[in-house]
Formats: sequence, C-alpha cells, structure tokens
Amino acid sequence: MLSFLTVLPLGPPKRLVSCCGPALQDQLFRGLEAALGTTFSSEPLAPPPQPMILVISGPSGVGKDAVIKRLQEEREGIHFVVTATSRAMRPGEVDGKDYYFVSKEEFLTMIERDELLEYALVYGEYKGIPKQQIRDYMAKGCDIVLRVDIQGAATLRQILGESAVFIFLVAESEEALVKRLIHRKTETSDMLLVRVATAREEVKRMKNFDYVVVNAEGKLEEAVKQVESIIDAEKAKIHKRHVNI
Ligand SMILES: Nc1nc2c(ncn2[C@@H]2O[C@H](COP(=O)(O)OP(=O)(O)O)[C@@H](O)[C@H]2O)c(=O)[nH]1
Ligand SMILES: Nc1ncnc2c1ncn2[C@@H]1O[C@H](COP(=O)(O)OP(=O)(O)O)[C@@H](O)[C@H]1O
Repeated sequence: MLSFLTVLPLGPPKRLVSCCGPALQDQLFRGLEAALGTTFSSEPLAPPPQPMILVISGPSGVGKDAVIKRLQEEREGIHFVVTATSRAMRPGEVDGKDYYFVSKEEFLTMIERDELLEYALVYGEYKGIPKQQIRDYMAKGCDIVLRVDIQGAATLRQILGESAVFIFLVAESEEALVKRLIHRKTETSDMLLVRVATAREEVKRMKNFDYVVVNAEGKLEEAVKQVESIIDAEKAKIHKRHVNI
C-alpha cells in the first residue's frame, strides 16, 4: 500500500486525503484508476427493485380499504387493483375506483373468458381480480396491491406461492373489530352477525400469511407505516420474489 501511495502525485502517504482541495481529490481519483488500470463505473451496484405483489387481507371492517387508501396517498408507484364485484354499490363508493360494479351475468362472462386471476363468492356476492390490470401496471413498474378476503388470500397463495407478499390486517381485539364494523354502518344487523361470525374463523387463518399488521383504534397511521416498512424491506431483499401472471 505504501508503494502505491508514493506513486500518486501527493508525496508522502502521511498527508490526509481530506486536506486536499477538489482538484487534488480529482487527481487522486484519476490516480487510483490509473494504478488499478481501470475506470470506476457509475452504474448502480444494487440490483434494480422489481415490481411486487402485495396481498392485503383480513376480516371485514378491520380497515383494509382505509389502510390502502392512505398507502396510495403516501406512496408513489403503487397500483391498487380495482376488483370486479356483483355487490351493489354502497353510498360514497365510485365505480372503477372502489370496484368495477358489474351484473352477475357480466361477472360469469369474465370467468368464462378466463379474465380473472382469482374470484370468489364473498358474503353471497361475486368478487374477482382482473388479470390484465395486474399485467398492465406491473409492466409500468408499479407495485401491485390486492385487497381480498381470507378465502381469496388462500387461493392467491396457491396461485402465487412465495412470489407475492401476504399481509394479514387485524384489529387490536375482537371487541374493537366488532365496534368498528358497527360504527361503519354499512351492514344490517343480520349481515353484521354473518361478518362477525366469519371474522372469528378468519383470524384463525393468520398463520398462512407472511406478516400481521395491527390496525388499532385511532392508530391507522401506525398501521400504514408498518405496511410501508414491509414493502421497503421486501424491495431491499437480495433474493427477489419473481411474479409470473
Ligand atoms: N376473494 C376476493 N375478495 C375480494 C375481492 N375484492 C374485494 N374482496 C374482499 O371482499 C370482502 C368484502 O368486501 P366488501 O363487500 O367491500 O365488504 P367490506 O370488506 O366489509 O368492506 C373484503 O374482504 C374485500 O377485501 C376479490 O376480487 N376477491
Ligand atoms: N385504525 C382505525 N381506527 C378507527 N377506525 C378505523 C381504523 N381503520 C379503519 N377505520 C374505520 O373502520 C371502518 C372499516 O374500515 P374499512 O377500511 O372499510 O375496513 P375493510 O375494508 O377491512 O372492511 C371504516 O369506517 C374506517 O373508516
């Protein structure tokens, strides 16, 4: 190392590089290239991040829509896949934004044409994920967010295996979940009973997911930040998950 440093036009090695001005630092840079017989590349050293598929699931009323809405506001390059449903539109919902609201016949035609990556009967209504929408946005380099019920997540795990990231969103307690669903005022009491009973069974399937995020009462932002941390960590993985749809 000593002989190397004396070759450089800086005199004895005891002078600290930090004391050199820009011109001398540039000379040192060139000298290092000459000594190594190569030029230093300015190409990125880390592999480019790949678009990923994030599956967010959890019991009805836990806050999937709320978390995803905030995620879209906070983060660029994310595409929330608008799924198709035969369910009637709720007040405030927008066709093409919350869902593609279609008739049962139209939905069955989508199935016949193999247009759906996954579909299910959810609380008596059809719901399904349009394949082409995923392909189009991944081709643009977007990360894909799929919001599905627990059975949909299980189907997607069979189709996508480890190539997608599965997040289970849960309330801090069963009591909090039920109160949140009641407060949302989108279900009749009969429908509430179905959804709460379903939620009890769904929570047991948490073990099939990669991550669990608690969306506690009044702490939506913390849940969103945790989902963002998961995305960042997944994008920094050396061994990327390769998606093929
Ligand atoms: N399997 C599946 N579930 C979906 C799809 N789109 C939405 N869902 C889920 O269907 C469930 C019922 O949705 P919704 O009727 O909007 O009721 P909410 O969950 O109480 O808001 C939710 O868990 C959604 O995440 C889909 O394409 N496939
Ligand atoms: N962390 C939270 N604290 C309090 N209320 C929440 C929180 N997250 C969501 N909510 C509310 O709970 C209700 C259910 O949320 P929503 O996103 O519709 O659930 P999901 O899509 O899972 O059915 C909505 O009224 C929503 O505004």
